[in-house]
Amino acid sequence: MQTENLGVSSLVAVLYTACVGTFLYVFFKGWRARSAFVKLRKQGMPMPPHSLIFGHLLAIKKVLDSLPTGIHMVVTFGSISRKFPKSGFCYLDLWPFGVPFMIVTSPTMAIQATQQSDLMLLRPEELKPWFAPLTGGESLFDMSVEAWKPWRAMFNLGFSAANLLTHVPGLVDETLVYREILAEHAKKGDVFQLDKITLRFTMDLIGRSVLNTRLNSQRGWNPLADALLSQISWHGSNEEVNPWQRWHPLRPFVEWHNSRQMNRFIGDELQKRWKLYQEKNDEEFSTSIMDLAIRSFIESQPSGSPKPEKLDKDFVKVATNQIRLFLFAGHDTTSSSIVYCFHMLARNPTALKRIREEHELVFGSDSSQIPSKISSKPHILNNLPYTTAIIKETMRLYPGASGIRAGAPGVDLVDDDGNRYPTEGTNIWIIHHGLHRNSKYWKRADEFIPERWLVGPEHELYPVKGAWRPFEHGPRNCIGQGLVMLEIKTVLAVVLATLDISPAYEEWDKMHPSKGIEMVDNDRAYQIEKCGAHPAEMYPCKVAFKN
Ligand code: HEM
Repeated sequence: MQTENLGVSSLVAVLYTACVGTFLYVFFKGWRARSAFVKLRKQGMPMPPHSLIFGHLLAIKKVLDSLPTGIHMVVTFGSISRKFPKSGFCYLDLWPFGVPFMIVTSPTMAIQATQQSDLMLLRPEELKPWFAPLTGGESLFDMSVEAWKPWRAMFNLGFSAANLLTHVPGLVDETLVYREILAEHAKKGDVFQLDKITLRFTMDLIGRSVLNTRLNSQRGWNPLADALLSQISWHGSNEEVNPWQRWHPLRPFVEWHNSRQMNRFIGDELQKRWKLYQEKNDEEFSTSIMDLAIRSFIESQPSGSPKPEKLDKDFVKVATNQIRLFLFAGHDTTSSSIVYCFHMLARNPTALKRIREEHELVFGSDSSQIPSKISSKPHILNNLPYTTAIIKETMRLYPGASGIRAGAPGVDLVDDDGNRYPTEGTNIWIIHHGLHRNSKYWKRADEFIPERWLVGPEHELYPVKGAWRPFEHGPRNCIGQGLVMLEIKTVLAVVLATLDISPAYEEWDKMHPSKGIEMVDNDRAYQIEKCGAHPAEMYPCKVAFKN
């Protein structure tokens, strides 16, 4: 009996000590986080009103209350930062939901962080758990600088302008399937979510470039594409602040299953290509990401050593992570960029007319020849200045991603007036949405004006250097940007040749009535959280055959 009592009281003592310990730990962390901001505030650093208990959470809530539910964080944070036009950034205290942030919406500071300072290669450690379910482990996006360098150098070869042109015939094949699916909707005359079908299309596009294979996910189930899409739907960008999404009991099992499915598919493809290489010779190799990875494995073997019997297990693991990263990064933002191009053209009939005139001028009056002309002479895509201007202006207003760097001791960012701001202990989030709509650097910032990309430096609309950065700049910029431009130009030329796409939010909202705010900057297609930034409701639309 006495021993039993002793057992219970020691358990109570352990629990008590654990509770007090946890409380003290949390209190200490919170106190440290808040006092760092109190110090910054006393120094007059730019930030919204700060609360000792809530940090900046109340200031964020106030902005969120003025925006629709589900709005993307970049819109919320960008609009907070733009309230500090003099510095072009502000500090945000997000504890306990995140580390301190410097929210940058000025090109001056973005250039320093990504192109000029010691920070330019540094991505925050916090990205690792965010990317892990998508990539399966360390990849180009979040690996250490030493590990990143050789992989990036090797993949850069695959993304050279000349190599990318070799992918174009494959892109045209996939675009024709996409156009067929859109034409089926035109025949039905129904309202459907364009972004949903475009995500499967861009998955097939990136499958061609990464794996040199047809995933056919536009027309049916594909183990790799569907596992990745499911992984993304369980992931969500705001999981860090949404406990239900983060701690859902089923989530670990679904993620484990999806991961296994993706790894098995990629592993089989790697082995197939490896076998082919062994049987034939390296002329069999394409310029796909996967073949480049296998080549790098071969070249990494010590010279004179016998040909390896099989692919090394550690190599397969990292190569699989890299391929998963390319599939994710290569389809998500490309889809929303394509959809927003169609949105901008539907809202700007003059631009639509002008882009079609350019296509006629370059490809000739028989629009049925456009796909074969692009396939046979891919470099023709380099002769489309107005189409390029449409894409750039769309990406200015609706950038799909943003840039992020880790701050470091002794590294300051300097604003336009020469004031210095410490980065130590913060993550620097360069919000492209806010930067691209910052009226200090852009004339008529909220208007869609493709012509700004066609005027000379003497013109008031001529863009300020470094103010357009949807792919970021510097050594860790987006490796896929050249591919994206080729893809979107192809899509616009092929689809606009026969079809008109227009938003159908009115019909959609009648079918799915909801309460609350539904417009941002006079636009129903505002950007929402879906891993990347996607159009609200996945862009309900209608398609019609062109007259
Ligand atoms: C519209 C489409 C796209 C947008 C807006 C976009 C944007 C970005 C941005 C903003 C970054 C971060 C750069 C930085 O922090 O400095 C990035 C990185 C990256 N992107 Fe893209 N991207 C797009 C498409 C693609 C495609 C098609 C691929 C693959 C083929 C790709 C692969 C990557 C990779 C691998 C990185 C990490 C690069 C590194 O750290 O070395 N992206 N992208």
